[in-house]
Amino acid sequence: MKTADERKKAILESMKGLIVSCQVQPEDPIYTDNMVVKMAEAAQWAGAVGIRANSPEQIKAIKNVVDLPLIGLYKIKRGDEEVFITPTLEAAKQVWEAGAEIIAMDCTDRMTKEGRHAWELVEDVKREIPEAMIFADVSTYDEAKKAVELGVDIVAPTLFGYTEATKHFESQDMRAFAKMCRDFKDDVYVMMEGHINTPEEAVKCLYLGAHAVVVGSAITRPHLTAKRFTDLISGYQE
Ligand SMILES: CC(=O)N[C@H](C=O)[C@@H](O)[C@H](O)[C@H](O)COP(=O)(O)O
Repeated sequence: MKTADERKKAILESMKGLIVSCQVQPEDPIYTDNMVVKMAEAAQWAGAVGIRANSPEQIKAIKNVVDLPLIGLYKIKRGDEEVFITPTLEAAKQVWEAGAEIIAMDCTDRMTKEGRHAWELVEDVKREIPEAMIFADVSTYDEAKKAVELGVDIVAPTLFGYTEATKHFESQDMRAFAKMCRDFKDDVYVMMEGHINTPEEAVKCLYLGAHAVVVGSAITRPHLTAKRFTDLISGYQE
């Protein structure tokens, strides 16, 4: 019989390679009921080692069909609050109950509606759902360091480019990422997530020390891929 820690380690070790983020919102032009399930099936067909998915409903739908470790999150927009990736303990519980092995949450330094730093939720989740693994979505090296100190299982610069301090960037800071890999890889699984658009960029992240690379838009948001083409082509025509 494996201990809980051995079970966690076995799952994390199996997640070496490509993880596909399969998310769709009602306002997306590709939205249909089972779209995320098809995306996840396609990812599994292609050899992905894990899935990242949003909302209890979509997590359950994918888990019924695809047998891969799942990083779950619950995007909840609360007024003008900046923190929206699994912002509360209740949201984390729902992600866990839906079947995700790993709970992704905002681990930035930003303040939540409750007047706490986003990363303060980590301790609550570890205490209330000790069987779950935690995927810390951060935006800077310092936030990654904090997440490691809090004892998360995975850290990734998912929110680089999405916070006030980093909103001017449209691509990852590979130098900061290399430093994260170097300094934290003995204590945590460092993954890359956000703005990875090509297989070559993904391989570069692995070369720098990433355990896995999570890719979303480039694979599962064809409307955004089409837009990258039309933006550039219309710019050229003008
Ligand atoms: C900032 C935010 O809300 N990120 C979300 C997190 O789950 C997703 O919308 C992204 O698609 C995911 O992080 C993968 O990134 P990219 O789509 O760039 O490959």
